[in-house]
Amino acid sequence: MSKRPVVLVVMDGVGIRESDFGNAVSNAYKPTLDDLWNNCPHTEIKAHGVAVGLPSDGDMGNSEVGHNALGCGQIYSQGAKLVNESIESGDIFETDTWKALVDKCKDHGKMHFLGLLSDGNVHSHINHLKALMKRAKEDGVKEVRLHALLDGRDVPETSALIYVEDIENYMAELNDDNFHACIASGGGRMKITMDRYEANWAMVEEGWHTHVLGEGRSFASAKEAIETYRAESGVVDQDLPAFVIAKDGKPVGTIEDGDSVILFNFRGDRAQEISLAFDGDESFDKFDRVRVPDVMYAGMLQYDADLNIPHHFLSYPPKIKYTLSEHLVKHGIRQYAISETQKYGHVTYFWNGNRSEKFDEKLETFEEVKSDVVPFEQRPWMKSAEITDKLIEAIKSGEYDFLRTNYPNGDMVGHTGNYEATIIGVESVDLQLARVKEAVDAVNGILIVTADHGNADEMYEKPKKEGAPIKAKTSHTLNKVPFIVYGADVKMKEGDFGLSNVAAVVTDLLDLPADEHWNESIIEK
Ligand SMILES: O=C(O)[C@H](O)COP(=O)(O)O
Ligand SMILES: [Mn+2]
Ligand SMILES: [Mn+2]
Repeated sequence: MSKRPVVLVVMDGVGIRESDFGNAVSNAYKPTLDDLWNNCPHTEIKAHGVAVGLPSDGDMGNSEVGHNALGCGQIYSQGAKLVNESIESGDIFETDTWKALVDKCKDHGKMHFLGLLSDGNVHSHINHLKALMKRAKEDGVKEVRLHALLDGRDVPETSALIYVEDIENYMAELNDDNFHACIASGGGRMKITMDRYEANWAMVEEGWHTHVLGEGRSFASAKEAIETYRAESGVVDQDLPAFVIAKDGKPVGTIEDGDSVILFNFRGDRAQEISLAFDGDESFDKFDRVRVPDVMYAGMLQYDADLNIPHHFLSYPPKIKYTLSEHLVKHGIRQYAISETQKYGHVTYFWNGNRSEKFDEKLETFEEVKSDVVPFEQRPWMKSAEITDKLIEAIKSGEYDFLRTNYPNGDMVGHTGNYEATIIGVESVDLQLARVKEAVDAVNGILIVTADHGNADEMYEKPKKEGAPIKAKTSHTLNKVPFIVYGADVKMKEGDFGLSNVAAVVTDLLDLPADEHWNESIIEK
């Protein structure tokens, strides 16, 4: 076995784009990354579309599918695609879960749909919601309520009204004497309900008060709420405050005993906490739920199979097998994974095929640096220095053969749409890369630098017509990402590679055989 430790750095959201216009990667001062790129074996690899198991090449990459591909060396059909297929074939409606959801609420209750209202296809898709609503009506459900989380993060930053109008028109077409669907509550996805990795449970608590208890500022319509908040605060969709729709002073859709609730998001990270709140018994202690209705709750997907979250779900996630971590464990490789809260689950849960548990307690160490709860454009360096302190300690300890980390800055700051701050985010990562490189040198190790998808590389939306005002772009990109190997005399193969070709590079560099199920390595030694 190799005595040389391998360190893999994921620069979240740092893609490669030729144009410098609004490119917070090319315009950042990043001497270390430039030096690595110019002087080490490198290539560009695919991080979006079918190369990561998404329905089409029009789908941008994201952290879930990107880390899944990196961590398992294969391409699996992902949630977005599996749910499409199961709706198209009708299989989803043949499940016991769907039947139980309908039975629970059909006669005296309501069916509630909670989730991200957009066509971003990262956490959800509005077409899935429409299909479920339509079928609910066909199966005899009479009352439907939508709790709409506003996006602006996987889609243009002020596009909420497009989706609200679309779904309201759709519901109006369905509504008749025996069926009634309408929006009951909502709010910006970064304000309520969709927290991840326990960074800020208060968001979920506010979501509970909004959707379940119907408490909060009320409006006559979602449109009125959105327009009022925009005029008052100027914030973009993802940050819009919570709203409750009320008629004659009464919320139109609190969640009550005898109702059914479907979380129509298919991606797990931001779906777990609210699922725990619905599924949890009396021992649930993350916040005071005040009232816990007797509902049938189900997720669009099973979000964590190990932890059984949620208890009921409509589709199975891809069964990701033969992961790099499991393979390395079999070979006795000691592994270390670190990031800050916002991306901690990316290098553990997503990396290991949406599994939170370790394969081997002794061989694997997971470390989390607590993220600040602040708007990240105010602290674009985030916890990059603290992550690096710990990573360097781990590298130098000699206790690990394979170490991995994720620096969130290019992505988390990129999502704010703030170009200047994102440049600082990318520069912060570069500063830390220099420190990691030095530590790798000190132990005669090997460094791999890559990314999971683009974001910071494109900070402005393409103007619709010439001379139109420039708008911030908050979402990911379709661009390729860098792949660099430092400290090893290797050659990059010619070919069309993607994130699923990286696992085999890691085993190559550790002088281990690759798993036979993986896609081929990018390097020749
Ligand atoms: O959840 C988010 O923050 C965005 O929808 C996607 O970003 P990520 O895939 O980089 O986490
Ligand atoms: Mn990411
Ligand atoms: Mn992102």
